Amino acid sequence: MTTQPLLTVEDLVIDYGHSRKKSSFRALHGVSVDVAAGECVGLVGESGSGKSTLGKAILGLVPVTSGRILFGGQDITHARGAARRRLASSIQVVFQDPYGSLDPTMTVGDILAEPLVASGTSKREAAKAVAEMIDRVRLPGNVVGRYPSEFSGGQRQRIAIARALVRRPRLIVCDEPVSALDLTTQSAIIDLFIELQRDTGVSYLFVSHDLGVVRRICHRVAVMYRGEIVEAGAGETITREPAHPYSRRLLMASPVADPVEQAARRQAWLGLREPTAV
Ligand SMILES: Nc1ncnc2c1ncn2[C@@H]1O[C@H](COP(=O)(O)OP(=O)(O)OP(=O)(O)O)[C@@H](O)[C@H]1O
Repeated sequence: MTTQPLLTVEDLVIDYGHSRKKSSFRALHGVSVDVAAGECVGLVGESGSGKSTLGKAILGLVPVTSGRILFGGQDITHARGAARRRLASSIQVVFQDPYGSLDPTMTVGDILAEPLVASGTSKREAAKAVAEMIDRVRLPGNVVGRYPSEFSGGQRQRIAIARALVRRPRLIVCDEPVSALDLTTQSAIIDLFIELQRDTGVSYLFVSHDLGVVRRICHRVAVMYRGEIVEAGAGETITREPAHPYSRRLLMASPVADPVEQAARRQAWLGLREPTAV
């Protein structure tokens, strides 16, 4: 891991609606966070805390009111048009909904090859890259000629991850990528994210409302509450011994498989004693 951040978000403010109108709503109140090359940084917080808004701002999907976003040292805060299209090979996204995020009219092979062919790769080279990527996300080779509707949620999320990775990005914004999946499938997809990061060195900004999920995958975690980062630090520390009262509430609300840990958390939640690291 290098010390130079790949992504730097500085004092970011996002208003929805026109800022001069009273009806505008401030979704982010000066958020700062960075992600190093090869690092996974988790963004956790309850619904409405601003996690997706931050992800969308990095992807150029919402206008920035003030603050800066730097990628590889370059200011991309207001990158639009051709400049934004060039960034698509470096910054990709995996969304929560594996059902809505894949074009149902295209075969899996075309879904994966399209961004490569559109950026000038020959069809032959694209087909080779697609086959390699399908193998990497552990799908059988015959998926190329089939349609998204023929696959389960977990398989579709593997296809979405392959589509994000096929252009060899340096950063993937993962917006609740396992929230729609059952626990076993969630676990398998998290394993896949970890393996892909180890093999390719890609960075993740990993949005989740679940501390248990980010504990498994994130090196560092930032906790968001009402449009602000209230606490940030090493994943292990934040997810086991959070300092901010809101982070503690989030930890108590996070389901755990181990009944002993669950009971310890419940006692701590009731104010009987401090949570113990299990
Ligand atoms: N297009 C929009 N116009 C106006 N307000 C919006 C818009 N998108 C989001 N918001 C508001 O901004 C706040 C932050 O929303 P955001 O989706 O970023 O939260 P989140 O933490 O990702 O929530 P969730 O986990 O439910 O996706 C919320 O109060 C939301 O209602």
